[in-house]
Amino acid sequence: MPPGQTLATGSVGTVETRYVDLPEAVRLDCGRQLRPVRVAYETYGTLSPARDNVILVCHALSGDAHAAGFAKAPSGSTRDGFGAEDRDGSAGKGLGWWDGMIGPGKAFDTDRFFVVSTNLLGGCRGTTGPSSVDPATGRAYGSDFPVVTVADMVRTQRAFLDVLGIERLAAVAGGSLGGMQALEWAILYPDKVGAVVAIASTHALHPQGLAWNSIARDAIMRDPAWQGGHYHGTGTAPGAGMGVARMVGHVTYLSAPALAERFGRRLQSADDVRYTITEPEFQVESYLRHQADSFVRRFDANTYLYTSRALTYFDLARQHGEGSLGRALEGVSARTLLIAFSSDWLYPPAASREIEEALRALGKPVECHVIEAPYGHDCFLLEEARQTPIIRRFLAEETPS
Ligand SMILES: CC(=O)SCCNC(=O)CCNC(=O)[C@H](O)C(C)(C)COP(=O)(O)OP(=O)(O)OC[C@H]1O[C@@H](n2cnc3c(N)ncnc32)[C@H](O)[C@@H]1OP(=O)(O)O
Ligand SMILES: N[C@@H](CCO)C(=O)O
Repeated sequence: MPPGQTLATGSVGTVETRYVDLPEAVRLDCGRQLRPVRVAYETYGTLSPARDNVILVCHALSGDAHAAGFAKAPSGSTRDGFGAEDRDGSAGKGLGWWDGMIGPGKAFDTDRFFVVSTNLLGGCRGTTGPSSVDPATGRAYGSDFPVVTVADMVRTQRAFLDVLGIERLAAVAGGSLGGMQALEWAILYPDKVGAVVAIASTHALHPQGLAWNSIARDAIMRDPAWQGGHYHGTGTAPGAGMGVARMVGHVTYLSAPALAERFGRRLQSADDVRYTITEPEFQVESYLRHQADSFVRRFDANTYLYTSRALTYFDLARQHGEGSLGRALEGVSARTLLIAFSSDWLYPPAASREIEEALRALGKPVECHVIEAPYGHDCFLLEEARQTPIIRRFLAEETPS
């Protein structure tokens, strides 16, 4: 734990990311198979003797397996090492990205549940992804990595849980892309999931969301340092494009009122305007550059491309329902909890309501809560106190032995 920090009440304490190598190839939607596949994971709490108290937590675009507690820095860890960085990537703080939600007495209560968190397929934090070595060439896959889908991520999680000897999940939960994975679980493995908690998520990203993701990916691919996706080992990486991608992405995770309240039109310098086109003149510009710089230090550009592509392909109606969301959800047997935030225009409450209505029309158990909060999409990371009672009450119905 870093000097000067103490464990918060309800913390899972110091944790370490571990790794599992899957025994078999993962079959992908694109028709290719991936082997070998390594999965990075962390666990919190205690597995019940009946192995029936497992909650799988799935992360969003830029998360990793380190969801809770303080990371135990592996000796000799590098920037690309795993678990040594905190929720925003600043080495040394080491707090998991959903620490406010996972722990004793928290939303995902580790006094009751055994919480498992994995880095998703295609990731850059320990699970096999485009920066992993391609056994066919001995070099990083780069853009030769197969295009993966949310369903591929879920199949990988299923295979990983088989290795751990976990057959059924009491619940699967996540925000944003993590919520997509949770919903996909309920469809792919209906008899293996007791409950779904999908927060700030959707059944299919709307066209404006597709557009912003497209701009972000283009920013990376148009950076000459991207080199067609084969920049690993060249000593350079598309940091400029990644920075722009993150700035674009980060604005979509916020709301106009949140930006107005936090930064207004305030200048970064205490003095008057400096008549510059290159320097961040406004506080909001400086903030975005800071977010870009932190992100470039902690994340792989190709993982951004593949993950963004996966979340844009995600469309439950197209994948499973021949265009009908209701048909796609017909086989779901899990109880479903949907949480959305009033200011989230990227994953708007309307999308959660559509899922709710489709499940309700099918007679499936579902509840949907829209929390009035101003911070936009990232509310699922910030509004822990308001999500906690809803989730705890919902999960109280799961009765592991
Ligand atoms: C989702 C998953 O599954 S995991 C991934 C989750 N993590 C991320 O997305 C990381 C990046 N995102 C963020 O930081 C998100 O805003 C949140 C929601 C996670 C955190 O929000 P907050 O705690 O409100 O952080 P905030 O957005 O205010 O950013 C604070 C940072 O901006 C910096 N900052 C604030 N104002 C300025 C400014 N005018 N100029 C420069 N930097 C600034 C702060 O110094 C701070 O820096 P630090 O993080 O290096 O300490
Ligand atoms: N801030 C989150 C939002 C994506 O949904 C992330 O970077 O993963």
